[in-house]
Amino acid sequence: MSGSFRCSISLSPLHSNEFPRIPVTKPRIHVPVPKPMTVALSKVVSPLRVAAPGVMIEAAGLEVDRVTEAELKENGFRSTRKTKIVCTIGPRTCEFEEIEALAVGGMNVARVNMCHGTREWHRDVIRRVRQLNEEKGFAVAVMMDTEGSEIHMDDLNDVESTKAEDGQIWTFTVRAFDQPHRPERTITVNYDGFAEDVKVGDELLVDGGMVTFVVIEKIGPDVICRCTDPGLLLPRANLTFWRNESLVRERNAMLPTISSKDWLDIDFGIEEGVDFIAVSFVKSAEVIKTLKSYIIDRSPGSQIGIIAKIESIDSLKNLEEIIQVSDGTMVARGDLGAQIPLEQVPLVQHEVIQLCRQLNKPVIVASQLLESMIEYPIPTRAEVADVSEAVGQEADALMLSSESAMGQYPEKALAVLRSVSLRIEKCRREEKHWDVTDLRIVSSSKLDEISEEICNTTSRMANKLKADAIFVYTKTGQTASLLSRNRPDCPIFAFAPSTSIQRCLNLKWGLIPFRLDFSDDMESNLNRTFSLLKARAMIKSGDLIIVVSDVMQSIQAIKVP
Ligand SMILES: Nc1ncnc2c1ncn2[C@@H]1O[C@H](COP(=O)(O)OP(=O)(O)OP(=O)(O)O)[C@@H](O)[C@H]1O
Ligand SMILES: CC(=O)C(=O)O
Ligand SMILES: [K+]
Ligand SMILES: [Mg+2]
Repeated sequence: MSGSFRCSISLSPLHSNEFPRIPVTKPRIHVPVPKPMTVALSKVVSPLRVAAPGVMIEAAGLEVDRVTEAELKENGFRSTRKTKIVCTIGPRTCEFEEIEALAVGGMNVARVNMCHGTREWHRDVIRRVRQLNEEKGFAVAVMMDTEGSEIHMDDLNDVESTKAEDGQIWTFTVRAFDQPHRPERTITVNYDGFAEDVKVGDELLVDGGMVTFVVIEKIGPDVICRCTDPGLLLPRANLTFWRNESLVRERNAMLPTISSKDWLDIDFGIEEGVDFIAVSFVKSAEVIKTLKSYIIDRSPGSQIGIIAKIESIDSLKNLEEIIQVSDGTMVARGDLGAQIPLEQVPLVQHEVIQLCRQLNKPVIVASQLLESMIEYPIPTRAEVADVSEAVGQEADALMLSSESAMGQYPEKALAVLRSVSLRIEKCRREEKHWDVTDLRIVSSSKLDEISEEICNTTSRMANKLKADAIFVYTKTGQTASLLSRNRPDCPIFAFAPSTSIQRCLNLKWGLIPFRLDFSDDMESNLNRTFSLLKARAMIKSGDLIIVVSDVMQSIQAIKVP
């Protein structure tokens, strides 16, 4: 940078020599500074703490996920992974050391699926993640995924799976059995109206066609079926039924999105302080609004993010409103592929990713990304191509399901997501010719719109100047999120005052969330951040940083002295 950019901001005496500030574009846009922070950020600065030999996790109130920190140092700013990774925790990965291995491998969010396991099991997992964060310096967020009330089979009691052979006769029933007395080839279905909704001649698809039956007779609560496409029946597998090649949406379409069991699970999630609740089989925006008010009632000030899972045919009719009111979206391709023709799933994925980007909501691409790695140590070429596609579409996050929950190679699967992300992101940076003007304005007030424009300009500037990082000081995470939406080439260091916002930001593309108490005085915030980051060797002299904040509507470009 040329010396002609030298700025005239006076620095605190302590730091004036240490940090000669260079180029500043401040304030390009003069607007009344929004209300100063009223929250007293006077939390006692925690002393330096060492968790494990040589692992410094917290220095003078600055906290960052230690794996992200290591990745930054190892790969350099630019080549740090931007795409986030969600891992489903299951029987294969529920012990402390197994969760730790995933965190070390780069898991940003741990997902627990309330379809499976007991609340005690989930409680243990959630607490282990928290313990890991506290003791070992990770910032892994927790996502609880609801069961939803779509139709599914029971948990097959104590068997892991059962095979249905071609031509075999099976009974699907709404009767409940005491374990030892369940007749052979009988499956209990969770939905009471099932036997009334189906008709003789309907096709019954298990998990979107992994096994198919045809209904041959109905006897009271029992639906007698013949297997037409044999395969393995897995516990709690989803059931859909089809008539004249269309999905049957009868009274089953009226089932509530959030069942009474889900409400209990949600209470449990709130109590355990999960960071996200993913709502299965969302049909409309209403249910998300209801859940949000419920959470505010139950836990005022809660930061829980609501993720709408796009996995039903009904959600597609109300896509934009659903995304608009949610805090994020998941393209849940597993169940989605059971409700719409498979060839439409990639189109929906593309549409949802685009829409989320426009509406400034994070989006997760889920299910079967590396399905073959449940059994094999390497993925198929097609799976790598699928992951590449999702990364190339700049989804915020990728999700592992069975691969991490019950597969044989969870850490290897995670490593594949990591390396494919890095490779494709590099490729995108080299070829990208985008402009932020392609993005819609999402702000509802003029003041917010100015912030939004500042974020757009910041990202453009960071790319043009080949900045090493963007720093954003954010109380709510909103400014950080607006920057992430632009998908700039450099990482975005987001400094947030609370651990919960820090964890929520962990789902967003390119954001490196730090927990840091900061004040209204940007000068001192910067000086402090620089010295803290320098002390940890996370930035070095000569790095070009573009700085924005919620506190002050300005952009500064600063070369680290
Ligand atoms: N807590 C758990 N206990 C036992 N098995 C689990 C658990 N979590 C996941 N699994 C197993 O891993 C598989 C994949 O997990 P995942 O949560 O992605 O299930 P899914 O059925 O695809 O998702 P969803 O039910 O949300 O559509 C499950 O089908 C189940 O066999
Ligand atoms: C993740 C999920 O719920 C699905 O793919 O169906
Ligand atoms: K679920
Ligand atoms: Mg699903």
